[in-house]
Amino acid sequence: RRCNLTACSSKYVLSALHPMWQGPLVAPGGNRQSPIDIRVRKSVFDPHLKPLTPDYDPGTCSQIWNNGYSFLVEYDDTTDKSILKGGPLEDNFRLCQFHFHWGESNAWGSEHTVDRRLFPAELHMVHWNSNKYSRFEEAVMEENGLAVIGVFLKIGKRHEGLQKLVDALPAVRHKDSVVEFTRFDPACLLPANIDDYWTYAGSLTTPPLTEAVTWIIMKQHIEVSHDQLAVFRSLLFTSAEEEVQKSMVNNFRVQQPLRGRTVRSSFT
Ligand SMILES: CCCCCOc1ccc(S(N)(=O)=O)cc1
Ligand SMILES: [Zn+2]
Repeated sequence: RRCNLTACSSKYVLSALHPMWQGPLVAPGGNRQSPIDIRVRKSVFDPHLKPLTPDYDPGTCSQIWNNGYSFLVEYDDTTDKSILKGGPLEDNFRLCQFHFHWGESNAWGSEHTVDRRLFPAELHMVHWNSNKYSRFEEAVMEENGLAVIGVFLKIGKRHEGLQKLVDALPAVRHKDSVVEFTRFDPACLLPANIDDYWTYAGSLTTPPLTEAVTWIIMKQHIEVSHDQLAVFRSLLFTSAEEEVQKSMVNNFRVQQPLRGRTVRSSFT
């Protein structure tokens, strides 16, 4: 899959393999890439980590967009109406979008793993530092620019809150399609317990792969039904014009070296 030039700056040498670019990657420094395998027994309990305090306003939800990589539920981030504070974060971070990564089968699909355990999918809630920067595009290039909450998905009972999103997906089947999507509370996708998490310094898992992310990975997963996840797989990487349609599956990056980083835990 050719990545478009805007996303793949020359700094990052990518070997583009269909459908997901994998392979060797040369990133300047490149010593804090994501995702990683979280070795539970190697994580270090940090008693100074505060509880996470997300405060989201469903009224800031605006649209769903198929960007040819995942589907993004986008939020109006022109004010501090939907924010994330606390946890490992010193500043105020604004929610700008959430998206998922998933596999073609329920056996794999997540980007992070826990002691090598794969999950069928992973939710990423993307926030940018509104104390230090004025826009997401600026924060994406800065060391302390982004905070992403990761939540693992398991196959089980139907997730009632997710269904509104699942019902909207056929409208964004093709790459570059957008549909209005309002009044969705992203907090409904968080697990019951958000006090137990791992946190580490990492990067975006897709181009531009910038090392700007404070990752906050929830210990507790959420459950979605087999049928709900199957609708994710009905999406396409390809636009309506392309002759050959490719199912949007396996849109995850392979794990990256830890390079001596410490993963902290908020729990013992
Ligand atoms: C300047 C435009 C940058 C667009 C890319 O934004 C991203 C890319 C990856 C992630 S992820 N999978 O690491 O959460 C979050 C946001
Ligand atoms: Zn992601």
